[in-house]
Amino acid sequence: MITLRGLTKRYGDTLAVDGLTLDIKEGQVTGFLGPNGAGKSTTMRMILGLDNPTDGEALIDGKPYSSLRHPVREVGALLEAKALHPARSARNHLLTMARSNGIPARRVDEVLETVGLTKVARRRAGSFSLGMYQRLGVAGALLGDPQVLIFDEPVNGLDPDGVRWVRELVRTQAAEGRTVFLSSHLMSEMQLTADQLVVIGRGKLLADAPIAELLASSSRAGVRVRSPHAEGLRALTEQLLASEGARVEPAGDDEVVVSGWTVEEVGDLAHRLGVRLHGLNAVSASLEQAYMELTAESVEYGTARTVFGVPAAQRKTEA
Ligand SMILES: Nc1ncnc2c1ncn2[C@@H]1O[C@H](COP(=O)(O)OP(=O)(O)OP(=O)(O)O)[C@@H](O)[C@H]1O
Repeated sequence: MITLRGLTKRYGDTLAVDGLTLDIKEGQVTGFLGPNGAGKSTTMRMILGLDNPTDGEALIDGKPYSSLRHPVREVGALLEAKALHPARSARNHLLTMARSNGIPARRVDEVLETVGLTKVARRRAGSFSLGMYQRLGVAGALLGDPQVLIFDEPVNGLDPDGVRWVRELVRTQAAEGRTVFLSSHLMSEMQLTADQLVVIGRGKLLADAPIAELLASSSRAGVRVRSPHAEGLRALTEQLLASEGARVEPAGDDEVVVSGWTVEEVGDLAHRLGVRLHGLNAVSASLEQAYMELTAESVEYGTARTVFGVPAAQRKTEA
């Protein structure tokens, strides 16, 4: 498990990470999302002891990274895939890592096999494509068979096969009981890969919730209403807009999408107003829609209106 308690990082005037408190649990894949510059890499770097927090702490199984006895055997990380010696072969790179961490050489061949690099293991890493670098980075993370895995944009530069391979790999690792924490900008991929989502914006926690809950909350908020009766649809729209919590978006000549009300509530209102309907159904949001909503609110209004799983104490308003 990874534990963040009031984790904060300030670079001069920039508050890169602002009081993050959360647990990233074992046995599941936790996706880490946020707009560019939200503080994801900085958070990961602090967990890995590559940056010191200005305040708060990041713990791996209860200990700061700096006090882990065998870091590579406790936490595996993929941050900058290209951060290795270009003249060295993939195998030698992993062998060097293995030797300095007391890991047997046969484990190197095992992880090369796992990531599909056995055939090119003796080639200079400098000649590798970005996708091969990513695989080598993943091999390095797996080398010590750690319980905690941290991947920053692991599918960057991978072709669709590679993307699916990462998905299956991280799902297997989580199913074996490991803690997997990964960031990605590919929403559709995150929707397929993650169990839990942590979303940050401007360094602050916006959501920490199971992906299913996040999607269900969004889909409950969307009801598509179709009516052949323009006057009636207009009356329904006006009534909804005058009501608490409803938002209405036009979706064509004879259709609107209502957020904030359930199908039953909208259906009952239409019935009371005598509006003939040809369609009334819940629209499920994609992760992309849910994410855009969540982060747009943090950017536009300074504070998230819909906050999933974030304790009230953390819901600070931005200055
Ligand atoms: N070494 C540094 N010195 C100064 N500012 C920094 C440093 N590292 C990060 N920042 C700033 O901290 C903020 C968070 O950056 P970070 O790279 O953690 O975001 P991110 O969510 O990983 O972004 P991206 O999705 O673009 O990778 C940004 O405003 C960034 O400019």
